[in-house]
Amino acid sequence: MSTSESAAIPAEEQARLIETSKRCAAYQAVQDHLLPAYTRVGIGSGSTVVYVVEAIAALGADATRAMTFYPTGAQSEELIEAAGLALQPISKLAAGAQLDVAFDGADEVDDDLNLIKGGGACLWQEKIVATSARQFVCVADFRKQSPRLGTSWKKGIPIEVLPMAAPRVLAELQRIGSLNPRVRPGLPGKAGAIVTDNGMWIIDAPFAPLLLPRDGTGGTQAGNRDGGVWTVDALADHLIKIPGVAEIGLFYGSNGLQVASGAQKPVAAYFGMADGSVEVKMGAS
Ligand SMILES: O=C(CO)[C@H](O)[C@H](O)COP(=O)(O)O
Repeated sequence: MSTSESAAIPAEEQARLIETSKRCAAYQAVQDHLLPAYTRVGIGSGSTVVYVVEAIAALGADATRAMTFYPTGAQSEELIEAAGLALQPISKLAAGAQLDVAFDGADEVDDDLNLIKGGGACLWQEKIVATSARQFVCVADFRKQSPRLGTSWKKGIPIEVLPMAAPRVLAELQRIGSLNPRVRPGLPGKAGAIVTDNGMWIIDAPFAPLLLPRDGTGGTQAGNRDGGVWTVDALADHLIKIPGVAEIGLFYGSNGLQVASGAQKPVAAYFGMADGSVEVKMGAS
């Protein structure tokens, strides 16, 4: 469904379609990627992951008894516990051990399965859990599909920062071409900035839609200071090195099936569509 088509649908019906599409994507992803033999499962954050946990719980206690679930923050901790599943912090995963699979949502997914994450301010733990998994699977609704990051998600790339460094990080973001980066405010009724599960702040840094490394720049900066545009990889590599930045909400890197920990991109992205179908996009191997 195009943006103009979806704009013609009454808001209530649109909200219902979006919820249905999230649920369909989540159930399909769980059916395809949660094998009965798995014992260690990462659970991400956000409203789509609610349906992932629902789908897992629906398998029944016999199917999940031997499984342990690793959260990406306070919200997913609560989800896991409320579903009666076994909870374990990622700090208890033995050194060198891997999760069998991790499921998480995204704010935007580009054609190469690079992601923007962190709309819910959980990006740091989300990246730790995703990169601890042999397979990271993304679940999302149709609004998240996009050719280039920054096309539909206009709020900016979420960046988790040490509060004392925020002014300097903001200045550097402006220098490298971010369009009005801002510290994310707290929820209504709470004065000051939002504070993450790790005691940090979030800066949202909008950039012009990012190029894919394969767009011909070889993964280098395409001259943003002269009005050019960043590639995903070049921007991510720059952002993560700014002093005071704890983690960035770009999940990026080389393509390929993840057979070892460390890859940030999903092996597959499941998109629930407005017509009730699910589109699956596989990472290139
Ligand atoms: O990155 C995230 C939280 O930090 C979420 O996965 C992302 O914001 C998507 O959330 P939702 O499923 O509610 O659209």
